[in-house]
Amino acid sequence: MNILLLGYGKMGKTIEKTALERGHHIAGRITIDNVADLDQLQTADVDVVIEFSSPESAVANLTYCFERGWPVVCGTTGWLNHRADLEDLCREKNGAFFYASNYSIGVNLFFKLNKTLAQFMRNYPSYQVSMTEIHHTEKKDAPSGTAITLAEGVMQHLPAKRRWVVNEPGNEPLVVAQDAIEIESLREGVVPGTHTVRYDSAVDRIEISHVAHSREGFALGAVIAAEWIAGREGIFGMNDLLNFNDE
Ligand SMILES: NC(=O)c1ccc[n+]([C@@H]2O[C@H](COP(=O)([O-])OP(=O)(O)OC[C@H]3O[C@@H](n4cnc5c(N)ncnc54)[C@H](O)[C@@H]3O)[C@@H](O)[C@H]2O)c1
Ligand SMILES: O=C(O)C1=N[C@H](C(=O)O)CCC1
Repeated sequence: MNILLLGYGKMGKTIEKTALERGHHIAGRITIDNVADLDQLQTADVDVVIEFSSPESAVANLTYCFERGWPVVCGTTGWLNHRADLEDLCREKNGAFFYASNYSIGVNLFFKLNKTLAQFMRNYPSYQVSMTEIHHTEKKDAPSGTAITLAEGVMQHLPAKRRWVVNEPGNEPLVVAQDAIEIESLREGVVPGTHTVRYDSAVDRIEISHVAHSREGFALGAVIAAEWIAGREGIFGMNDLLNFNDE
């Protein structure tokens, strides 16, 4: 397949390596410095776009791709307040859009485990749920998209929790209301991504964690999603790719 890398930073470069290993061709590498090159590409030169850029640029990038009729696999986080409008545009253009806050297969298994644990904890209100996410110091958004997906998974199964609150790097501890899930965001060194969900009671703690050792798991999932979306029309996510139900 001819893959256009829209965003060619830490993730774009890791995705390129995985895509080449799997026999794909790179149709272009777009950074903030050569966005104008997009207009030079012929529509037919691109089979699928893999978009990992920045929270500020994702909406314009996705809009551009839908207008060009290019299927898009997007991993950029921190723009989801515009998600409904972009999905409407994709449908209007009969396009194809795949989004995941985290493309790692392991994290998607962890999402399932998180929901199962929340189902168990529903009858044990003496346990207070909270989360910590740790990422490298270059990360622009907090909390991570993955932590938001985890919080949504908890809220789906613990009706007492209706929202999440973020404690951003460097802040004092928060006083967290009973209906809220605290997400502590830490930024340290070059950490690719660590997520922990914990349930604390007065006497003990239950904790589950996912630790990414590198970006390769995210990249592999994104390339597999690009292979999967080819020839499809509609809005998709990892549950479709992995044949997971949404429970
Ligand atoms: N979903 C996942 O599995 C997953 C995994 C890792 C990272 N991410 C997300 O992917 C995004 C990128 O992460 P990264 O670590 O590669 O960041 P990075 O800062 O290393 O790279 C960002 C790239 O986007 C480019 N860019 C910025 N503005 C642009 C624009 N207007 N048009 C085109 N390109 C533009 C930059 O020039 C750079 O090449 C972040 O939002 C991050 O949270 C998602
Ligand atoms: O490095 C990042 O930035 C990551 N972003 C995603 C998120 O916000 O959840 C996935 C993990 C790595």
